[in-house]
Amino acid sequence: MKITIFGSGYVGLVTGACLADVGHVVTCVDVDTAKVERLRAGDVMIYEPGLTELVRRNLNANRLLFTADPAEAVAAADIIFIAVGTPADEDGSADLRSVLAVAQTIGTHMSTPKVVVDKSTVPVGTAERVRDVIAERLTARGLDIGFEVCSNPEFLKEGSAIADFTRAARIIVGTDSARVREVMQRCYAPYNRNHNKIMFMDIRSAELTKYAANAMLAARISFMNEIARVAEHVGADIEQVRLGVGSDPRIGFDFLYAGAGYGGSCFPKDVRALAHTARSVGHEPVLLSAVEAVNTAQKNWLFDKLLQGLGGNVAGKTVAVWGLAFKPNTDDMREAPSRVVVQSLWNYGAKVQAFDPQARREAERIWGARDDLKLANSADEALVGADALVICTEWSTFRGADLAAVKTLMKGDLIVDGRNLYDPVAVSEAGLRYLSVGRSGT
Ligand SMILES: NC(=O)C1=CN([C@@H]2O[C@H](COP(=O)(O)OP(=O)(O)OC[C@H]3O[C@@H](n4cnc5c(N)ncnc54)[C@H](O)[C@@H]3O)[C@@H](O)[C@H]2O)C=CC1
Ligand SMILES: O=C(O)[C@H]1O[C@H](OP(=O)(O)OP(=O)(O)OC[C@H]2O[C@@H](n3ccc(=O)[nH]c3=O)[C@H](O)[C@@H]2O)[C@H](O)[C@@H](O)[C@@H]1O
Repeated sequence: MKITIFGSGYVGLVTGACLADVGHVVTCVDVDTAKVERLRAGDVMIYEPGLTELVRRNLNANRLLFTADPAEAVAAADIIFIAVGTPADEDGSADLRSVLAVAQTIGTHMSTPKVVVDKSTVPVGTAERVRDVIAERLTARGLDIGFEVCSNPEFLKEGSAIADFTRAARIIVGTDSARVREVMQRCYAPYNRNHNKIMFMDIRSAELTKYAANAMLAARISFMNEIARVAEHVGADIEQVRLGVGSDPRIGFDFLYAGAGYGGSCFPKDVRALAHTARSVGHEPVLLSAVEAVNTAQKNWLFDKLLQGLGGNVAGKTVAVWGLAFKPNTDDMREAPSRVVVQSLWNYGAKVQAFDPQARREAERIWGARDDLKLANSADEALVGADALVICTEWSTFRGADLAAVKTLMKGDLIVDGRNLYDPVAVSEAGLRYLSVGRSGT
């Protein structure tokens, strides 16, 4: 099939490369001309395991094309995916400007029937708005072309995006059209062979499912972060509690890790956008508000622990930060807990020596050059002369750290661990003080 995808970010690029890899001819359209040029040369700017190889393989096979010119890409396509960003607007609602701009573009260039697919995470009712915008453009051009809009939300995670896409637990398609069902079946057929993963439902339910899934996962994390606070005060260990709770098959082990709070480009904005939707229909989203409040408090908690561990004053101190990305295996720092910690350290007059295996370039882009920031080339280099170490991301390289060497490199003796990477006894045996999450002894 001929597929066009608007937006070559995490979702658009992964979707495009994976669909090309199973034989579709995919054209990716992006407004960022520099990005298009680099992608044409096989240069994938984001760090996503396996993506560069996948993109290059399909570029070489002429099944994956990149362009900034939408006219031909729209004209040639059977299916047009919209996979542009939907960031949070000031009031927490999803900013749909890019999605509706793509709808305008599609309406401007469409001359034969198409299936338009909303893959961006969008509030309930957006498919109807996209349909209206396209229809208005067609009417203005004096055309009456049959086209349909469906919802196909994406559930991939950064860091394991290709595996999540190719081995998705489910593929949700919101539509009320038999033709769309048939087209989407053909589109996903190569990924739907072993058992039927496609779940058809009405459009509004599909749109809401995406937000409900993200909010449910965020709620589990905030719940465990809240229990971690209680654990600290009552002399319990959140890691033991996690195992005990998760072993109930009705609960399961996934997304039960207490830590530094959830970050990334999706959970924070999607919880806010769903709360906004609830308010817009007159329902006060009590639970969603609590999920966000606990998360904000958790991100600040890491700095509070550090302040407490350093005797209430960090001014003039040097703090090593391990991990800047919002989670391992990505260079993405959007809403990362590290950003709250680092900003607080600067606000209170400390210097930061940070190391992240992948996010250095992103950190340079966000923070620029500053006297109170050193971006180290290794985990060890970040430690040299530091009064304390704060761990914000659970990169596997940090798990195996030689704690005795950590002690030697640092000037101080404090580790504040936002990801519970170490056995408190081992840290203490290395002569270090240890503050971690939800473990009363630390
Ligand atoms: N990042 C993730 O892991 C996931 C994201 N999502 C959702 O997918 C959507 C896209 O997210 P990301 O890929 O992370 O965004 P992103 O910000 O990485 O990429 C969006 C791309 O769209 C391009 N763009 C903006 N306006 C355009 C236009 N009018 N025409 C063509 N291209 C345009 C931008 O230049 C950018 O390259 C969002 O709604 C997000 O919530 C859903 C599941 C997972
Ligand atoms: O809509 C989206 O964009 C995506 O959002 C999340 O994916 P992602 O943000 O890439 O990353 P996650 O692995 O879900 O982690 C999100 C945050 O939660 C934190 N987290 C995760 C799990 C856990 O047990 N505890 C915890 O604190 C992570 O450290 C990270 O900061 C969802 O997992 C995807 O299914 C969804 O498609």
